[in-house]
Amino acid sequence: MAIEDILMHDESLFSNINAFDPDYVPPNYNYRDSQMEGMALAIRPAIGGGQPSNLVVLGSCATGKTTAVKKVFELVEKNTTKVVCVYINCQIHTTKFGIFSQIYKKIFGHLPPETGVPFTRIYTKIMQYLQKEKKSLVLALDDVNYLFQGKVINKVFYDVLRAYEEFSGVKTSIFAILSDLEFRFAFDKNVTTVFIPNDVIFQPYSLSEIQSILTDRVNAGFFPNVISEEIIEEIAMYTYEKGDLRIGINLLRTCGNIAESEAAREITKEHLDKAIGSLVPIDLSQTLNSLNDTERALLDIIMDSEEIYTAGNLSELFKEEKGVSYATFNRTLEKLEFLRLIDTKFTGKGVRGNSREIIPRFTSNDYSKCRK
Ligand SMILES: Nc1ncnc2c1ncn2[C@@H]1O[C@H](COP(=O)(O)OP(=O)(O)OP(=O)(O)O)[C@@H](O)[C@H]1O
Repeated sequence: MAIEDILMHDESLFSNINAFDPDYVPPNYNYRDSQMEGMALAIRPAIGGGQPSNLVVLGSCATGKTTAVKKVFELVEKNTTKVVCVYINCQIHTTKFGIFSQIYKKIFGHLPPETGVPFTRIYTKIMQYLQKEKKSLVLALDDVNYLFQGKVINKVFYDVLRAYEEFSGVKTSIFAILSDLEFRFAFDKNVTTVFIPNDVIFQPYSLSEIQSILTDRVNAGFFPNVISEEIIEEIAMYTYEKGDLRIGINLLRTCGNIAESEAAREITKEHLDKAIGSLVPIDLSQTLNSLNDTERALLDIIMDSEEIYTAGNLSELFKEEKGVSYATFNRTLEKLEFLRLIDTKFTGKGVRGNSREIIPRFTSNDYSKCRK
């Protein structure tokens, strides 16, 4: 097909390609009623001027935590003006200032100036507003483990949950969202005792739930008869095995794109096989995009080698190539480990037996796909 034909080809298989976007909010949102009820119960007291509860929202990736919180917040705001609900993605907003700036924006409609305004002024303005208007604050912190570094989490939790000490009558609560049980243990160690939560658990979806969610998505995104039930079933099986609903949604879109590029009217098994072959781990590509140049350079060295480095060897090599200090190397390595891109394993060898081996947590094949 000529390039122009590709660009202008308007016989699409998609009735709504946005139905496969990460931020698409499905109108049919099933299987999460009890979790959403749990959240509503935590917020309800605030509507009558009482104290909202704190929650830990726990469930593995793509179990619908973010969507559920956003849906509940939307419903709350539709029904009352007494509760200010703020959702924050802690992968993006990692500092106390950044987080309170987002709360400020939600209340006043614009961000505070980035420079020249001390934190306390922003904090005071927020809390005085809540006090004067007799409104409560419910703050959802998604992927809150990103605040473990530098103990940011403690400062934020303290400032939010102890606000009533300085601003009497102000009622606040936090929904802490976590996607890994491991983080839950770290969380308990990291967070001050001011936070006493109830738990809301998002269990993984069953195979039939996945199949029904994907079928809904097909109906929302494709024209009728573009994809057969058998292919949806196969995608559901694959998704279930991988344990990540996002993979299924992504596969649907990719299959559609491949079929369209071949001017097919229907998605076939061959299209699905191709789509599976082209999959890159979603989390991996997102994480890689967030790295700075130094972090990426270090990861390149680790991935480009057949051998497994020790931390000592790697630091020498990195110093030679990039001219960075040992402290920078160490910090960079720690960051890669924190992001779960690498594991470091003590070998029992070396000086005082504390030499470490650096082991990537994904294959070089996946890495090269994401690097493109
Ligand atoms: N019950 C459901 N019905 C329809 N779509 C769903 C459902 N649960 C999740 N999804 C879809 O799966 C994707 C992931 O959902 P969401 O972001 O809410 O999960 P999450 O648990 O917050 O994930 P993570 O922990 O990785 O941030 C979204 O595209 C969402 O629309």
